Amino acid sequence: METSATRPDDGTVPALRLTGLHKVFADNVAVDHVDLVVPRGSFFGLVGPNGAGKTTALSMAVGLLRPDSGRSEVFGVDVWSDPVRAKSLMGVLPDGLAMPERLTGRELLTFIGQLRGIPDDVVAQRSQQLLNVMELNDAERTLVADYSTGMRKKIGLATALLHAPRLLVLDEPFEAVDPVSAAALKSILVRFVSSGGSVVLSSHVMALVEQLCDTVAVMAKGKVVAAGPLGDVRGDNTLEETFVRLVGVDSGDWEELSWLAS
Ligand SMILES: Nc1ncnc2c1ncn2[C@@H]1O[C@H](COP(=O)(O)OP(=O)(O)OP(=O)(O)O)[C@@H](O)[C@H]1O
Repeated sequence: METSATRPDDGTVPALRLTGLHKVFADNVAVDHVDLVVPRGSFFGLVGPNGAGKTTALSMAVGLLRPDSGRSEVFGVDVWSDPVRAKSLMGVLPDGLAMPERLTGRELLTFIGQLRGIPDDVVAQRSQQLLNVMELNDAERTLVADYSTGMRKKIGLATALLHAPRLLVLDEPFEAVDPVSAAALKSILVRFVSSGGSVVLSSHVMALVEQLCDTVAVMAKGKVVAAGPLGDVRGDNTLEETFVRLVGVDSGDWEELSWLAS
Protein backbone atom coordinates (compact mmCIF):
# COMPACT_ATOMS: atom_id res chain seq x y z
CA MET A 1 0.00 0.00 0.00
CA GLU A 2 1.21 3.50 -0.79
CA THR A 3 2.09 5.40 2.37
CA SER A 4 2.28 9.10 3.01
CA ALA A 5 6.06 8.82 3.19
CA THR A 6 6.23 7.54 -0.38
CA ARG A 7 3.33 9.33 -2.00
CA PRO A 8 4.75 11.99 -4.28
CA ASP A 9 3.17 15.43 -4.25
CA ASP A 10 2.26 15.55 -7.93
CA GLY A 11 0.67 18.95 -7.55
CA THR A 12 -2.86 17.59 -7.27
CA VAL A 13 -3.08 16.39 -3.66
CA PRO A 14 -5.12 18.76 -1.50
CA ALA A 15 -3.50 21.08 1.00
CA LEU A 16 -5.38 19.31 3.77
CA ARG A 17 -7.46 16.16 3.74
CA LEU A 18 -9.34 14.91 6.81
CA THR A 19 -10.73 11.41 6.60
CA GLY A 20 -13.10 9.97 9.18
CA LEU A 21 -11.73 12.17 11.94
CA HIS A 22 -13.43 11.26 15.22
CA LYS A 23 -13.07 12.37 18.84
CA VAL A 24 -15.13 11.60 21.91
CA PHE A 25 -14.64 13.34 25.27
CA ALA A 26 -16.23 11.11 27.97
CA ASP A 27 -19.64 10.52 26.35
CA ASN A 28 -19.59 13.72 24.27
CA VAL A 29 -18.93 13.17 20.55
CA ALA A 30 -17.01 16.37 19.78
CA VAL A 31 -16.06 15.45 16.19
CA ASP A 32 -18.12 12.82 14.43
CA HIS A 33 -16.36 11.07 11.52
CA VAL A 34 -15.48 14.26 9.70
CA ASP A 35 -14.32 14.16 6.08
CA LEU A 36 -13.04 17.42 4.64
CA VAL A 37 -10.90 18.44 1.69
CA VAL A 38 -9.13 21.79 1.56
CA PRO A 39 -8.03 22.34 -2.05
CA ARG A 40 -4.52 23.69 -2.51
CA GLY A 41 -4.51 27.41 -3.12
CA SER A 42 -7.85 27.87 -1.40
CA PHE A 43 -8.85 30.27 1.34
CA PHE A 44 -10.99 27.95 3.43
CA GLY A 45 -13.39 29.09 6.14
CA LEU A 46 -14.66 26.73 8.84
CA VAL A 47 -17.76 28.03 10.59
CA GLY A 48 -20.09 26.60 13.19
CA PRO A 49 -21.81 27.54 16.44
CA ASN A 50 -20.10 27.35 19.84
CA GLY A 51 -19.23 23.77 20.66
CA ALA A 52 -19.66 22.54 17.06
CA GLY A 53 -16.24 20.88 17.14
CA LYS A 54 -14.18 23.32 15.07
CA THR A 55 -11.27 23.66 17.50
CA THR A 56 -11.24 19.93 18.21
CA ALA A 57 -11.21 19.13 14.48
CA LEU A 58 -8.47 21.65 13.71
CA SER A 59 -6.38 20.48 16.70
CA MET A 60 -6.51 16.92 15.38
CA ALA A 61 -5.83 18.12 11.84
CA VAL A 62 -2.55 19.77 12.82
CA GLY A 63 -1.26 17.13 15.23
CA LEU A 64 -2.03 18.81 18.55
CA LEU A 65 -4.76 16.39 19.65
CA ARG A 66 -4.72 12.69 18.87
CA PRO A 67 -7.91 11.52 17.16
CA ASP A 68 -9.77 8.41 18.36
CA SER A 69 -9.83 7.42 14.69
CA GLY A 70 -9.37 8.90 11.26
CA ARG A 71 -6.46 10.65 9.61
CA SER A 72 -5.19 14.03 8.58
CA GLU A 73 -2.89 14.60 5.61
CA VAL A 74 -1.09 17.83 4.71
CA PHE A 75 -0.11 17.82 1.04
CA GLY A 76 -0.37 14.03 1.21
CA VAL A 77 1.80 13.72 4.34
CA ASP A 78 0.15 11.97 7.28
CA VAL A 79 0.20 14.32 10.28
CA TRP A 80 0.30 11.51 12.82
CA SER A 81 2.72 9.06 11.17
CA ASP A 82 5.12 11.66 9.72
CA PRO A 83 4.66 14.67 12.01
CA VAL A 84 8.02 16.37 11.40
CA ARG A 85 7.51 16.51 7.65
CA ALA A 86 3.85 17.46 7.95
CA LYS A 87 4.65 20.24 10.43
CA SER A 88 7.33 21.67 8.17
CA LEU A 89 4.61 22.28 5.59
CA MET A 90 2.18 24.11 7.84
CA GLY A 91 1.98 27.05 10.15
CA VAL A 92 -0.52 26.84 12.98
CA LEU A 93 -2.27 29.39 15.15
CA PRO A 94 -4.08 27.26 17.72
CA ASP A 95 -6.85 28.38 20.02
CA GLY A 96 -5.42 29.62 23.33
CA LEU A 97 -1.85 29.30 22.09
CA ALA A 98 0.55 28.67 24.99
CA MET A 99 3.70 30.72 24.47
CA PRO A 100 6.88 31.22 26.49
CA GLU A 101 5.64 34.19 28.51
CA ARG A 102 9.01 35.53 29.67
CA LEU A 103 10.30 36.25 26.17
CA THR A 104 9.82 39.45 24.20
CA GLY A 105 8.16 39.25 20.80
CA ARG A 106 11.51 39.30 19.01
CA GLU A 107 13.03 36.73 21.38
CA LEU A 108 10.03 34.47 20.81
CA LEU A 109 10.49 34.66 17.02
CA THR A 110 14.23 33.98 17.41
CA PHE A 111 13.51 31.00 19.67
CA ILE A 112 10.91 29.53 17.27
CA GLY A 113 13.26 30.13 14.33
CA GLN A 114 16.04 28.22 16.08
CA LEU A 115 13.65 25.36 16.92
CA ARG A 116 12.71 25.25 13.25
CA GLY A 117 16.39 25.13 12.24
CA ILE A 118 16.22 28.35 10.22
CA PRO A 119 19.61 30.11 9.82
CA ASP A 120 20.08 32.99 12.30
CA ASP A 121 20.40 35.72 9.67
CA VAL A 122 17.20 34.57 7.96
CA VAL A 123 15.37 34.50 11.32
CA ALA A 124 16.61 38.01 12.13
CA GLN A 125 15.49 39.40 8.77
CA ARG A 126 12.10 37.67 8.75
CA SER A 127 11.45 38.60 12.41
CA GLN A 128 12.03 42.28 11.66
CA GLN A 129 9.72 42.14 8.65
CA LEU A 130 7.00 40.29 10.57
CA LEU A 131 7.22 42.68 13.54
CA ASN A 132 6.88 45.59 11.09
CA VAL A 133 3.91 44.16 9.24
CA MET A 134 2.15 43.09 12.45
CA GLU A 135 2.78 46.57 13.89
CA LEU A 136 4.48 45.00 16.88
CA ASN A 137 7.66 47.05 16.61
CA ASP A 138 6.89 49.09 19.69
CA ALA A 139 6.09 45.91 21.56
CA GLU A 140 9.20 44.03 20.55
CA ARG A 141 10.80 44.74 23.90
CA THR A 142 7.62 43.85 25.80
CA LEU A 143 7.31 40.40 27.37
CA VAL A 144 4.66 38.21 25.79
CA ALA A 145 3.16 37.93 29.29
CA ASP A 146 2.27 41.62 29.03
CA TYR A 147 0.75 41.42 25.51
CA SER A 148 -2.96 42.07 24.99
CA THR A 149 -5.11 39.28 23.53
CA GLY A 150 -4.94 40.85 20.06
CA MET A 151 -1.16 41.25 20.28
CA ARG A 152 -0.86 37.59 21.23
CA LYS A 153 -2.84 36.68 18.10
CA LYS A 154 -0.49 38.77 15.98
CA ILE A 155 2.74 37.39 17.43
CA GLY A 156 1.21 33.90 17.21
CA LEU A 157 0.53 34.45 13.51
CA ALA A 158 4.08 35.74 13.07
CA THR A 159 5.47 32.53 14.60
CA ALA A 160 3.22 30.51 12.28
CA LEU A 161 4.57 32.34 9.21
CA LEU A 162 8.26 32.35 10.15
CA HIS A 163 9.26 29.12 8.37
CA ALA A 164 7.35 30.08 5.18
CA PRO A 165 4.79 27.25 5.35
CA ARG A 166 2.60 26.24 2.42
CA LEU A 167 -0.53 25.85 4.55
CA LEU A 168 -1.74 28.05 7.39
CA VAL A 169 -4.26 26.66 9.89
CA LEU A 170 -5.65 29.45 12.02
CA ASP A 171 -8.19 29.03 14.82
CA GLU A 172 -10.11 32.29 15.23
CA PRO A 173 -7.22 34.49 14.04
CA PHE A 174 -9.24 37.71 14.17
CA GLU A 175 -10.70 37.25 17.63
CA ALA A 176 -9.87 40.33 19.77
CA VAL A 177 -7.86 41.94 16.98
CA ASP A 178 -8.63 45.63 16.41
CA PRO A 179 -9.93 46.70 12.95
CA VAL A 180 -6.65 48.30 11.85
CA SER A 181 -4.62 45.22 12.77
CA ALA A 182 -7.33 43.00 11.27
CA ALA A 183 -6.98 44.83 7.95
CA ALA A 184 -3.21 44.24 8.04
CA LEU A 185 -3.68 40.55 8.87
CA LYS A 186 -6.25 40.16 6.09
CA SER A 187 -3.93 41.63 3.51
CA ILE A 188 -1.09 39.32 4.65
CA LEU A 189 -3.35 36.31 4.30
CA VAL A 190 -4.75 37.40 0.92
CA ARG A 191 -1.21 37.90 -0.36
CA PHE A 192 -0.18 34.52 1.07
CA VAL A 193 -2.98 32.82 -0.89
CA SER A 194 -2.38 34.79 -4.08
CA SER A 195 1.26 33.70 -4.00
CA GLY A 196 0.24 30.03 -3.91
CA GLY A 197 -0.31 29.39 -0.18
CA SER A 198 -3.41 27.79 1.31
CA VAL A 199 -5.26 29.01 4.40
CA VAL A 200 -7.78 27.34 6.68
CA LEU A 201 -9.36 29.56 9.30
CA SER A 202 -12.21 29.18 11.72
CA SER A 203 -14.38 32.14 12.56
CA HIS A 204 -17.76 33.14 13.92
CA VAL A 205 -17.80 36.27 11.79
CA MET A 206 -19.76 35.36 8.66
CA ALA A 207 -19.07 38.67 6.90
CA LEU A 208 -15.34 38.12 7.30
CA VAL A 209 -15.54 34.57 5.98
CA GLU A 210 -17.62 35.78 3.01
CA GLN A 211 -15.11 38.53 2.32
CA LEU A 212 -11.99 36.36 2.49
CA CYS A 213 -12.85 32.75 1.79
CA ASP A 214 -13.54 31.02 -1.52
CA THR A 215 -14.39 27.68 0.07
CA VAL A 216 -16.30 27.02 3.29
CA ALA A 217 -17.48 24.24 5.57
CA VAL A 218 -20.23 24.48 8.15
CA MET A 219 -19.96 22.28 11.24
CA ALA A 220 -22.73 21.54 13.71
CA LYS A 221 -22.76 19.02 16.54
CA GLY A 222 -19.46 17.50 15.44
CA LYS A 223 -20.49 16.92 11.81
CA VAL A 224 -19.84 18.76 8.58
CA VAL A 225 -23.31 19.76 7.39
CA ALA A 226 -22.22 21.62 4.24
CA ALA A 227 -18.92 22.14 2.42
CA GLY A 228 -17.74 23.42 -0.91
CA PRO A 229 -17.17 26.60 -2.88
CA LEU A 230 -18.69 29.60 -1.07
CA GLY A 231 -21.16 30.30 -3.89
CA ASP A 232 -22.43 26.70 -3.88
CA VAL A 233 -22.86 26.56 -0.10
CA ARG A 234 -24.71 29.87 0.30
CA GLY A 235 -26.61 29.82 -3.02
CA ASP A 236 -28.64 33.02 -3.38
CA ASN A 237 -28.53 33.73 0.35
CA THR A 238 -25.94 35.29 2.59
CA LEU A 239 -23.64 32.93 4.45
CA GLU A 240 -25.29 33.99 7.69
CA GLU A 241 -28.76 33.05 6.40
CA THR A 242 -27.40 29.73 5.17
CA PHE A 243 -25.64 29.16 8.48
CA VAL A 244 -28.80 29.82 10.51
CA ARG A 245 -30.83 27.55 8.21
CA LEU A 246 -28.30 24.72 8.45
CA VAL A 247 -27.55 25.02 12.14
CA GLY A 248 -31.01 26.02 13.37
CA VAL A 249 -31.80 28.66 15.91
CA ASP A 250 -32.64 27.78 19.46
CA SER A 251 -34.00 31.02 20.83
CA GLY A 252 -34.38 29.57 24.34
CA ASP A 253 -37.17 30.31 26.73
CA TRP A 254 -37.42 34.06 27.15
CA GLU A 255 -40.04 33.54 29.88
CA GLU A 256 -37.23 32.28 32.08
CA LEU A 257 -35.76 35.79 31.99
CA SER A 258 -38.97 37.64 32.63
CA TRP A 259 -37.28 39.26 35.64
CA LEU A 260 -35.20 41.27 33.14
CA ALA A 261 -38.27 43.14 31.89
CA SER A 262 -38.62 46.56 33.45
N1 LIG B 1 -10.54 18.99 26.37
C1 LIG B 1 -11.84 18.77 26.34
N2 LIG B 1 -12.40 17.97 27.27
C2 LIG B 1 -13.73 17.71 27.26
N3 LIG B 1 -14.59 18.20 26.35
C3 LIG B 1 -14.08 19.01 25.41
C4 LIG B 1 -12.69 19.34 25.35
N4 LIG B 1 -12.48 20.15 24.29
C5 LIG B 1 -13.68 20.33 23.71
N5 LIG B 1 -14.64 19.66 24.37
C6 LIG B 1 -16.06 19.59 24.00
O1 LIG B 1 -16.11 19.21 22.64
C7 LIG B 1 -17.16 19.92 21.99
C8 LIG B 1 -16.56 20.70 20.81
O2 LIG B 1 -15.77 21.76 21.34
P1 LIG B 1 -14.88 22.69 20.40
O3 LIG B 1 -14.08 23.58 21.29
O4 LIG B 1 -14.16 21.84 19.43
O5 LIG B 1 -16.00 23.52 19.63
P2 LIG B 1 -15.86 24.85 18.77
O6 LIG B 1 -16.71 24.65 17.56
O7 LIG B 1 -14.44 25.18 18.55
O8 LIG B 1 -16.54 25.92 19.74
P3 LIG B 1 -16.29 27.51 19.89
O9 LIG B 1 -16.83 28.13 18.65
O10 LIG B 1 -17.11 27.85 21.09
O11 LIG B 1 -14.82 27.73 20.09
C9 LIG B 1 -17.82 20.80 23.04
O12 LIG B 1 -18.96 20.09 23.51
C10 LIG B 1 -16.77 20.93 24.10
O13 LIG B 1 -17.36 21.09 25.37
